[in-house]
Amino acid sequence: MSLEVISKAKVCGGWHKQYSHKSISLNCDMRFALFLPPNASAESPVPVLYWLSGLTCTDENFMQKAGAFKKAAELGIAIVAPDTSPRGDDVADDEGYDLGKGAGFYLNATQTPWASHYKMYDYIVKELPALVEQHFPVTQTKSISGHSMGGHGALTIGLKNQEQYRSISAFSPITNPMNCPWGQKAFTQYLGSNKEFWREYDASELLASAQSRLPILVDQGDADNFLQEQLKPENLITAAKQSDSEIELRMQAGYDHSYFFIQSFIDEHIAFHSKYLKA
Ligand SMILES: N[C@@H](CCC(=O)N[C@@H](CS)C(=O)NCC(=O)O)C(=O)O
Repeated sequence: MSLEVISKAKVCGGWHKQYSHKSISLNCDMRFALFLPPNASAESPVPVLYWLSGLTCTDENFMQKAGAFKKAAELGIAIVAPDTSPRGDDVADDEGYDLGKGAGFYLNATQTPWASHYKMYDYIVKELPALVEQHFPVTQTKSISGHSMGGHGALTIGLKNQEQYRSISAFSPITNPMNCPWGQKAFTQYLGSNKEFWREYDASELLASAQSRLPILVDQGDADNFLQEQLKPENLITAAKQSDSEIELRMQAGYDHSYFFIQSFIDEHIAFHSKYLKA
């Protein structure tokens, strides 16, 4: 599958580049962004951290606001940031910021009008890594992280594909979408009203029913406006206890839901993943 370069800029000795390509799983043109550290070459390919962004985001928010490149360059880790939904004029959308474009929820939709394009789960798990591994000097060793809706994506995709990733981390994740307004709205639309089909995309349900072999790090700001109603990290901790899984939740005093929070702790997340990517 071919890639078209949209932009490129040298940063921290490495390169930030944006690409577009035809996605088979999503049935539309997609964009993603890539950071390649300075040491990446065909002779010494590097491991990859996949970053999944939250509601309303594109491939750009993390790359422009998180300040992740210095640490990733130092530790020799590539970062891939996909878009958050299928895109294009013939892709179904909704007026709300929390459904449709910019709100793909990293699942495979089964319901009309979403099912023809909204297959973000397949895109992130299979198509995108295959494309990245075909075109760039990277190894197949990968970890996954994300924010809010993307934290939900990182946790669910990581937990369901434990052989594919070395470690999982999340900032302010939606931990129990079956029990919060964002998740209930999206799952009803994308998956239908039968809640049995919701469980496989709910991190707390997944973690309660099967032990995680992967290390998991979660950072959550205690001044986050969405904490009580939407994010509910305590539900993830209860689930981890049920399956005897290890998870580190760090409540960070005074931080909100924004990229200022992510920027403050992203170095620690990259160092956390580096330990396992290089083990
Ligand atoms: N109140 C926000 C909710 C969306 C939001 O907070 N999005 C977070 C992820 S859940 C984000 O990363 N926004 C983009 C940014 O800060 O760059 C809105 O209406 O746009």
